[in-house]
Parts: sequence; C-alpha cells; structure tokens
Amino acid sequence: MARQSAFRSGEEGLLRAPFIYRDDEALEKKLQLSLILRLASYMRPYPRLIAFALLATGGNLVVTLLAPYLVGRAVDALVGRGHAHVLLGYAAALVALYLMNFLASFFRIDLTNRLGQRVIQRLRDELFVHVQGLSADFFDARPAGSILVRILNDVNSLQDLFTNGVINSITNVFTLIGIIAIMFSLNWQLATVTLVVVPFMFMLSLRLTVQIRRAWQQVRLRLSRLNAHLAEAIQGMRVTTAYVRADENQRFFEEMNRDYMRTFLRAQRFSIPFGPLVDLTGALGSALLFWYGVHLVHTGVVTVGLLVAFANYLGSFWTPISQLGQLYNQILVAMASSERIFQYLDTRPTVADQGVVRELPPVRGHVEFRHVTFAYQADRPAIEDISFVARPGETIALVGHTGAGKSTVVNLLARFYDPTSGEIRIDGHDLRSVSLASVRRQMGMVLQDTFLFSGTLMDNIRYGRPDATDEEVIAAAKAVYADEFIRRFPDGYFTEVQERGARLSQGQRQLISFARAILADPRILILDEATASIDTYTEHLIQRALRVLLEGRTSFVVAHRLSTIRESDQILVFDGGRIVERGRHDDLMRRRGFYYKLVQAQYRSMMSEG
Ligand SMILES: Nc1ncnc2c1ncn2[C@@H]1O[C@H](COP(=O)(O)OP(=O)(O)OP(=O)(O)O)[C@@H](O)[C@H]1O
Repeated sequence: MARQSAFRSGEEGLLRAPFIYRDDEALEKKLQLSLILRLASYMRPYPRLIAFALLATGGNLVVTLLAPYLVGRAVDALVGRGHAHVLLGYAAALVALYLMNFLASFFRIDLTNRLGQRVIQRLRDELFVHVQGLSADFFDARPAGSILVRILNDVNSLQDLFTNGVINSITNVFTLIGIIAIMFSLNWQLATVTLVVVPFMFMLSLRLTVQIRRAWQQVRLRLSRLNAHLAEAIQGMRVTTAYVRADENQRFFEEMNRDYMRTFLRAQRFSIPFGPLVDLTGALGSALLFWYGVHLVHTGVVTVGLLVAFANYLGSFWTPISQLGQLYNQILVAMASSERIFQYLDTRPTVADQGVVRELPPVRGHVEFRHVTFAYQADRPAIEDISFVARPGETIALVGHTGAGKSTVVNLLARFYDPTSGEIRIDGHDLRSVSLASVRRQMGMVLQDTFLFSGTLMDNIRYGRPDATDEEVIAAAKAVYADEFIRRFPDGYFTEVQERGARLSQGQRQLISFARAILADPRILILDEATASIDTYTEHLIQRALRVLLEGRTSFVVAHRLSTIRESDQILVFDGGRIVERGRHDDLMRRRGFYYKLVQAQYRSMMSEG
C-alpha cells in the first residue's frame, strides 16, 4: 500500500521539515502467483539462453557433488598407505573437476547475465515506449521524478532476480537434493547427524538476510532522500539565497545526513555477525559430525575418508541455502517493484485512436469548436459550452484572467485531452475520427517555456522537421530574426545548448522556438505567448517574428501582448470557463464591457508603450 511519511530522524520523531518527502513506494510485498507468472513470461523468448545456462550450472552441480567424495577416497588411500599413483589419480581427477568447474562457472555467469540484461532491457524499453504513449492526464497526476524512478530503479531491482535468482535456485534445489541423496547412500547414520544443523542454517539464512536487507533498504531510502533534497537545494539555490533560508536548509541537510549515517551504521551492525554466525553453525555441525563420526570410525563402520567427505558435504550446504534465502528476498522486492511496473504498463492512454481511424487529409485550417465542455476532474468543468469558428489563416487571440480556461481550449485542440462533451472539427473532420499522429503532424505548438534539448542550436531548431537541411534551418532562423543573435555566439548554429538553454535569455529561447515552428510549417499553430518581460530590442524582434510566424496559418494565441491581440482577427474573452465576449479589439473596446476592463487592468502600461 502506498505510504506517505514525512522525513523522520531516526526514532526521534518528526522534524520541522521544510519539505515533506513522499516515500510512497512500498519496498516489498507478499508473494503473488499472478505477478510471478507475469514476470516469468518475460523469460519466455530466451529458451536457448536458459537451456545453456542450466547446462552450465549442471557442470557446477556435478563438481559440488563429486569433489567431496573424491577427497574422501584420496584420504582413505593416504591413510591406507595406498600406491602413489592411486593418490595421483585422485589428485588428477580433482584438478580435472575444478577445471570443469571453472569453465561451467564462466559460462553460467556469462549466460545468466546475458539473460538478465536482455529481460531488463526489454522491460525498460517496453515501459518507456508505453509511458511515452500515455496521455496528458497521466503526467498531470504524477511528478516526473516518480516516473523516472519506475523506469530506472524499479526495473533495476528486478535485475538480480532475472540474472541469478531463477537459474541458480533451480540448481540450488538440485544441489541440496543431490547432496542429501549421496550422503544417505554412503551412510545413513552420518547423514542424519550431518543434517541436524541444516534446519538451523535455513533459519539463520532466512531471518538474518531478511533483517539485513531491510536495514540496507532503509539506508538506500535515506540516500535517495538525501539525493532528492540535494537536487532541490541546488536547483532552488537562488530562491534559498533570496529568502535567506541557507541556515535552515543547512540544519535540515545536516539532520538528514546524520540520519543517513546512523542508519548505515545500524545496517552494518546487522551485517557484521552474519559471516561469523555462519562459521559458528558450520563449526558446530562439524563438531557434532566428528564426535559421532570418530565413534563410527573406531567401530569400523566408516572410514576416515568418508568422515572427511561428509565434513566437505556439510560445507557445501551453505551456498545453496543462503542463495535460496536471497531468492526469497529478491522475490519479495520484485513483488513490490513489478506491481508498480505493471500498473504503468496496464494504464491505457485516455486519448488514443479508437478502432479504425482515417488520416486527416492535408489541412486547410478551418477549426470549429461545437458546444465543447471539458473537466479535468469530474464535476468541475474547466471550460463549458465553448463554440467558435476559426477560418483558414485567421489569428484567434484567447484572453482572460488566469485560470479562465484559455490553455484548456488549446490543450483540447492539440488533443492532449478529449472533450467531456461537444466536438472539435478541423476542416469538418471530428478530431476523434482521425488519427492522432495525422493531426499532430499538421499542428505546431510554441509553449511559454521553450523546451530545449541537449545538442546544438541547429539540432534544436531542426526538431521541428528532422529532414531539414542546414540551409533550411538557417533560413527559418532568419525568417524569425533569430539568425543575428545565433551568429553572435562563437560557435554560431553549432553552439551546444546546455542545461535546457540556461545560457540563452527568455527572448532568445522564444525566437528559437519560433524558428522550430516555422521550419515545421504547420497549417494550424498554437502559441502560448511568454509573459516574461523582455528587453525592448528583443521584444521588438519577437513582435516582428510573430507576424511572420502567424502569417498564412490558422493560429490560436494565448495572448499576453496587446500588439498581438490588436492585430488578431478574433478575440475570444474567457471568464470562468466560458466565452463572455468576442470580436475585434476596436469593437470590444467600444463596447466597454469585460474586455475593456481587462485591458484597462492588465494591459494599460503596455498600451501606452505600444
Ligand atoms: N492538469 C490540470 N488538472 C486539473 N485541473 C487543471 C489542470 N489544468 C488546469 N486546470 C484547471 O482548469 C481551469 C482552467 O485552467 P487553464 O489552464 O485553462 O486556465 P488559463 O486561462 O490558461 O490560465 P493561465 O492564463 O494562468 O494559463 C483552472 O481552474 C485550473 O485550475
């Protein structure tokens, strides 16, 4: 179950935390057969890898079962003063066995890693492709960080299970059965005595490894909190400095850091006794075996060599038992991770092509909203009964107070969401009846906060049309007056964009996004005008660039510049999710209604400038 907890410092209780950390990810869950089967299905495409890996582990198995027996025989030969060549024979056989062991281990590790990595790679690809195809509401509902964690950490946590878990546990079960069978066939009394400590080994393995794993999980949790805090602290450094919060942040960080250290020390205190306890159990087992075995040797029931062989078999019990304990742990962790992964994989996009859809033919640009209502959350419509017509080539300005519903209208037009009721038509085609890709290909979007990807400025403009030549990219930049500032960089168009374009000004980023849009040359353009104040020169460039960009396309502009609004063919004035006025600037001003007041309040200063 999802768990939300504020940051706690050890057992001391709630800190006065400036941030609340959501540890909403359960670390382990009970066994669920359906999840196990679904996980197992990811191994199905690799029958050959599995078969060869099992074959290789079979090699290890043979050595584990035979080597102690041969050692026992060699000891008997030694005790009985056998011929040197007999002893040499055993030694040679043992060398041959361990050579085989080396080869078998090499192939087993290589093959199981290949298997594990292929499964993980496939799962991660599948998850990425799936998440990429999900609709906007999915991304609204969760922070990017938690999606990232699933694609990376949750998938990684399955790695051990697929790499070692499955194959090794099959071999481990056979090893245990094999050793027990051989021991009983050699001498049932010694076998019984040897097996006395095995249940203790099992209990020790399960109890201790569960505890140790939980303790280390806590360490990892603290570390990821520390990471998250650090990332936030660095990103928000300016705000921290501006609000003089450095001291408080420092105290919080120190507290988290100390908490991490305490948890680490606690975890390693759990881990320290593990090895010695294992040795102790082994030693007790050997003591029991020798105490009873010596008696059997004296009475001539068994040879010294057999006793040595049994002591070796006892030593061979530990590895499979501890690995089976680990498998149990891996499965518990896998239950929690895989449940989350499958939850994503089972999420269907809310906006998707339904049944057979047609391609939207080349668009002329006639857009119509018919009685469109949309609610992000049921019963709370963000827009209600919106109707309007945009003719090809027109510029439509959407204005209104914040939260009035302007972005919602353009989000519906781009089909990030589907209307709750009503319909949207492009050139007479209902948006839901044509393929999503064919709509989006013919539509361009320029958002307020231009997203620049890592790469050069050239790459970033080309994002609008991947097959454009360098000359076309430069022509696009020239058309929107971006060429001048780009050429001023020492590397010009080949300037690397770092940190999402942090080295570019807001205005420059806007111009890059204009160039990107004009290169794509869409028939329908959605533009969310940036609100950030820009220096007068760049502002002037942007206004001229906008005219070029809007020319000849049907454009929807969430407008913040009075100049853009004035020049548009139609202004839709939004209030509380409805269109309350519509028309051209001069008519609306003359009417002295809502728009007039809005302009008075919001745009007065700009009006005096423009
Ligand atoms: N992803 C979302 N999930 C839930 N509610 C949302 C979401 N996006 C917007 N809303 C709500 O829908 C209403 C309309 O928001 P919208 O973003 O369309 O307004 P806007 O006019 O574009 O505002 P702004 O000018 O501030 O961008 C608001 O009440 C807002 O809180």
